[in-house]
Amino acid sequence: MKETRSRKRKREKHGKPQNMASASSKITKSSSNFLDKMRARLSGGHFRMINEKLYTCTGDEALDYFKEDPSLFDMYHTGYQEQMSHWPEQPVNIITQWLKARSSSLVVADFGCGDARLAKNVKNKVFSFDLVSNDPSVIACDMSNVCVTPLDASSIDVAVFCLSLMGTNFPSYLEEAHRVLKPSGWLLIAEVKSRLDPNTGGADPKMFSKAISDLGFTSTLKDFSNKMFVLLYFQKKEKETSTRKGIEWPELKPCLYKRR
Ligand SMILES: C[S@@+](CC[C@H](N)C(=O)[O-])C[C@H]1O[C@@H](n2cnc3c(N)ncnc32)[C@H](O)[C@@H]1O
Repeated sequence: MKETRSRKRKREKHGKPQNMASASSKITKSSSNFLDKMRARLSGGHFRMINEKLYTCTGDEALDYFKEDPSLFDMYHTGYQEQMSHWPEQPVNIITQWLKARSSSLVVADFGCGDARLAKNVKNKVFSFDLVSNDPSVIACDMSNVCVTPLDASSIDVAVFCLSLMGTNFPSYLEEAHRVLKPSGWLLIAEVKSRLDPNTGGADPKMFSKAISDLGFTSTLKDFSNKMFVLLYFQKKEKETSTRKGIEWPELKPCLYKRR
């Protein structure tokens, strides 16, 4: 119901609120807004802390970290999805499209699968690996540990690393991919652009690509067109050429997210 002018004047003269119910509902709303903001800030802070930890430790340290408190994994992924919602395009969708354009008989290993979105969106057989398994389809392991990743040598057609080369020992993840891939099998890497952009303190993408080639791959695609991530695709060489020892891997800097 609309308030008449004279009533409004009277109310204002006596300094009374329009009605107590709506005033208290405004207070409740603004305090719950405040609490929501505080919660979001807190969980954003937790996300950034866990994210930094994952980029500055080895895979087995990260595994222990989540084993001690598996709830940190959900906290990380809630924050990660929030960050991703600001990206115009998600690399996992591009990789999904790549797979959909090929035979669904290709067997895939998704290293650092997160919520296993890739497996959920293609018909292929996908082995999904991550440090914690919140889904029966996800195998919990440190993907650098060849004894734990339950895949035979030369058994996989496509190995995917979508923003998952996080640990300081990331070369060992790629070595594991090399082991499990069939000759001519595909290695698909999506990585945060700033990590491979020398203009922003990132690694030289040529050096990164060269190290992967030295491991026993041929580069087939380098796509720097997206603002947020780069795509680097390779195929495993038919013949074993790598000695692994002399490979010069560049350092990949952590991708630290800013407070929004
Ligand atoms: C940035 S998220 C990306 C998730 C997913 N690939 C996507 O594109 O949505 C990276 C994932 O890699 C996982 N990860 C990092 N290091 C790992 C390791 N050593 N072994 C297994 N998973 C790892 C993290 O737990 C995290 O879920």
